[in-house]
Amino acid sequence: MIEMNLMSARTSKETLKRDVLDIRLENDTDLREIYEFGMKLGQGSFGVVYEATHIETQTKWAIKEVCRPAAGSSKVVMVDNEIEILKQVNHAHIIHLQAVYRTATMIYLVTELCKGGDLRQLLQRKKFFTEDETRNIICSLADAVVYLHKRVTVHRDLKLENILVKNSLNEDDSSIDIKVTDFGLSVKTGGAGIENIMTEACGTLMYMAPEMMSDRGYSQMCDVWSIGVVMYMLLCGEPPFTSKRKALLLKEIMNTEVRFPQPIWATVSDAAKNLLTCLLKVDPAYRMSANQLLENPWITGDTNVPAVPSNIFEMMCRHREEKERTQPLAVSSLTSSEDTLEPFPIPPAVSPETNSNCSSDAKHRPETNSSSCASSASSKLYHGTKANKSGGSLQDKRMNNSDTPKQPPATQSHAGVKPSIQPSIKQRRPQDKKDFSTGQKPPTDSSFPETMG
Ligand SMILES: Nc1ncnc2c1ncn2[C@@H]1O[C@H](COP(=O)(O)OP(=O)(O)OP(=O)(O)O)[C@@H](O)[C@H]1O
Repeated sequence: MIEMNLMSARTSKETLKRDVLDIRLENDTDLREIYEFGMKLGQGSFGVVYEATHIETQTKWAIKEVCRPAAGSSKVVMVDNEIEILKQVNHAHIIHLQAVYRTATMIYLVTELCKGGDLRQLLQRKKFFTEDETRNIICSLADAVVYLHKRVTVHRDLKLENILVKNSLNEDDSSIDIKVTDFGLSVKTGGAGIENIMTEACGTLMYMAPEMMSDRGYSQMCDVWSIGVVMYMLLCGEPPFTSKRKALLLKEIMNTEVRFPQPIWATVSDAAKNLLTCLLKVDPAYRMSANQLLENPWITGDTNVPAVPSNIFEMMCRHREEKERTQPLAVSSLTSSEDTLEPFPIPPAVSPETNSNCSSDAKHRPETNSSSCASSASSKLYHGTKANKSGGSLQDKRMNNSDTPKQPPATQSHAGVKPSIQPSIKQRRPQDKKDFSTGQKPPTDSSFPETMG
């Protein structure tokens, strides 16, 4: 008879929302008395995943079979990590862990079955996704990531292969129900502030945020970068950074502002491209947060918010920069108390792609001086490591990269997105104080120049 020992699936009530069976079995054949194993669904570096039917209830599941690693190995840490994190989460777009079974030699993770495979396979079949399909996926993904970040959990390996599709799709079905999976590299950070900074470079190179490769360390903003890469790939079928050699790819990711060279981008709305620019900001201090992504007009469908980056906020920033260039520091706008402060710190060099439009949560933003366009001083928070893992790319469907991007048509694109209506500056609602290109609120009121004069 099956010997079952309920292990410590329950820890503290604060961290654990649900009970997950964690059961020790005598041997592997005992599991076959509980589940009937079916077809192989896939294989990862950790083990094989099978479809399986729970014999008693006749419900279908996916079972990941992992050879029990030697105690203390990095693999055991990753498997335990994945199990612990999955036990703590309960979200519509995060894979549901039903049970864990352990024998002396194996660990079995029973998760909900996703019949549609993963997004990489789906993208290979479809070549690209429409804007509506992409919006649906990115909205769900952002929702899952916001949920994780609120629980101080960083996924660190978001990529097409780790986003499963719940059901097999009809060709014309735009509602793709996704489930984020593979939490082996995920980590729970210590809370707000400096404890949130991680230094271990991990993940898949093509999706890896530039700060993960630098020697400065990184925060949960690395997940937002990966969402940007996923979104880019869904819309055009190719990665945003395409260098074939690892060293060149690293350089490209760390130094290049995202571009939209393929002809297909001419059919994609400015709002989507502008959003991608905000997600793929090299400097995490200026990158949009997952929360801000959820509020972005491209996601919410708020077509009253202009999509093009030439907005009043940017104009004000440019004006401010111009003013700072042409005027000495002791300008009349400084108050008497400011006059007594130390001179302005010389900001570190700003990468050309950096602007203020996509700035993330205040805790990621450097201490600012009076200009909202001041460059980031975030590097003082960071200290870190080198990248150690690389990934592949969708190589099968290349389009002509040499074409220059065309302007999107003035009428509705094939992607189904209506062009944004751009009210005049006067028509814009000042109470929102949003960055009009992204729909985000500006960093702080004080960082806005009150007048343009
Ligand atoms: N719940 C599921 N439903 C359907 N298919 C699944 C499920 N989980 C995994 N798969 C399939 O099995 C493959 C491998 O799974 P998974 O990525 O979890 O394994 P892994 O060993 O952790 O992989 P990696 O090498 O990326 O760490 C997936 O790409 C997917 O095709």
